[in-house]
Amino acid sequence: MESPRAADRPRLVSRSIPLADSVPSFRALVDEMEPPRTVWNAADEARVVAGGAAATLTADGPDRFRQIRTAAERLFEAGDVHAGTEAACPRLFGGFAFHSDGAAASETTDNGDHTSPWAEFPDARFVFPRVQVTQTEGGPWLTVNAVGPSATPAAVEAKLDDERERLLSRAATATAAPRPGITDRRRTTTPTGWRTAVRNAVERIDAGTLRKVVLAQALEADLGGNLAVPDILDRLSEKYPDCTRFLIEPDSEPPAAFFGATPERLVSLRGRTVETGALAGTTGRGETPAEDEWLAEELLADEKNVHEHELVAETIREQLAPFAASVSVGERGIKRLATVQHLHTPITAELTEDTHVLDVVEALHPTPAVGGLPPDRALETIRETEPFDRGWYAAPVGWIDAAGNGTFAVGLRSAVATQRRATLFAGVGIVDDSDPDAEWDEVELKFRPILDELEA
Ligand SMILES: C=C(O[C@@H]1C=C(C(=O)O)C=C[C@H]1O)C(=O)O
Repeated sequence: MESPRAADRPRLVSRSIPLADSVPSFRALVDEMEPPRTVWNAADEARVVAGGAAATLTADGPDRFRQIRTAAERLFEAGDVHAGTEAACPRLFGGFAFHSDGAAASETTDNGDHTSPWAEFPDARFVFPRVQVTQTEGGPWLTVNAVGPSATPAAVEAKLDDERERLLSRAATATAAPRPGITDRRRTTTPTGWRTAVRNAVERIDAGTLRKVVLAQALEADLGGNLAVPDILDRLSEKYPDCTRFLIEPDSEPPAAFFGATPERLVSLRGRTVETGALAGTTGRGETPAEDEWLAEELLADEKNVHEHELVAETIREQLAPFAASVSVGERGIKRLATVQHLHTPITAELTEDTHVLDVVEALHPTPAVGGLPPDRALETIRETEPFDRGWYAAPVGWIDAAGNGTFAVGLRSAVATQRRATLFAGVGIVDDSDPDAEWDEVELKFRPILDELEA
């Protein structure tokens, strides 16, 4: 017998079945999903391609992490779930805005366009997909979810059969669309404006009020053809296999997308084990393996980059300490990507008690890899300096499950886009001996992953 309280709860039904191995290609799968679509493709996790929203959770303001946590717990409570495999268990996918006090509602661009590219992205938004294909080590799984008064096991099982038919009858591959090409581009920041901004930040650092700040730029690109997100993600997966490739779509008309291939994991929590890391300090790639090695050695020995990096590693250790029985900071090394090399330090922790991943996300965001130190002073500097809204750039994107486990990446090497326009973001850590021109070049390098996929 259901208690009256149980009857008020949203009713959640989730069913999963293994699929034949002959599922459509990744690109065809993403194409096949109804909006809003979700892609989560992290190097060491099952790949998720999902569509539709059986439920959507949104929140605003500084309390956005707790609001989502509460709504998620309520949604998942007493669900009727037959998952068959861990990776197919109900999960919510979404993310948060970088700043806690809402988007800068409007920005003016050259052509008098006043809408922010983030207009459709609230401070927090998570989707419980209607249909999900999860590629596990043991093969692909299909999941159908439903929430609400009409969610019955019979209806969900019928939809599961229909979806299986539909997906398996779909051509195994789809033809790749060409890159859209860029017809016009606008940068938010001129080289002169950038030099002034970096010098002002360095002055604050020299005055002792600030230790580090991450300043970013936005690049708005008008596209010559339609944006084909499935193709872009497919190519990013080939080129950046060690990064987390993601796609988040709000349920908007015209359709919008936030996507990218980020090298930075904010946190992954399983049970009481936290895996995270410090990623800060950047150099380019060489033309030859020997040059790559030389650049890596130089980065590992570079005082400015090591200082910038250590501030991040030390802060993450301190931010985890209140939750943790132990924190272990590994050895500093190099994370080599197709376009850049970063300093990286792996960090793990064992928590003292059961903790929801969003509590850890809230404690860590923003790390000084994307914000700065001290955090308040850095955020103030970012707001005073950057002439655009960060939106979800450099903020947590990821998933949570019913047990409070989850993984969040930092939404870097990313863009927010509609069919014919993309806005890219890239930032750099400024410390006391930062040189504006070298930092400008580093911003250029960090635009590359997405820019390469847009330019014809
Ligand atoms: C801010 C970005 O990257 C971050 C800043 C880095 C740096 O300053 O060296 C390196 C990796 C990221 O933590 C970005 O990609 O936009």
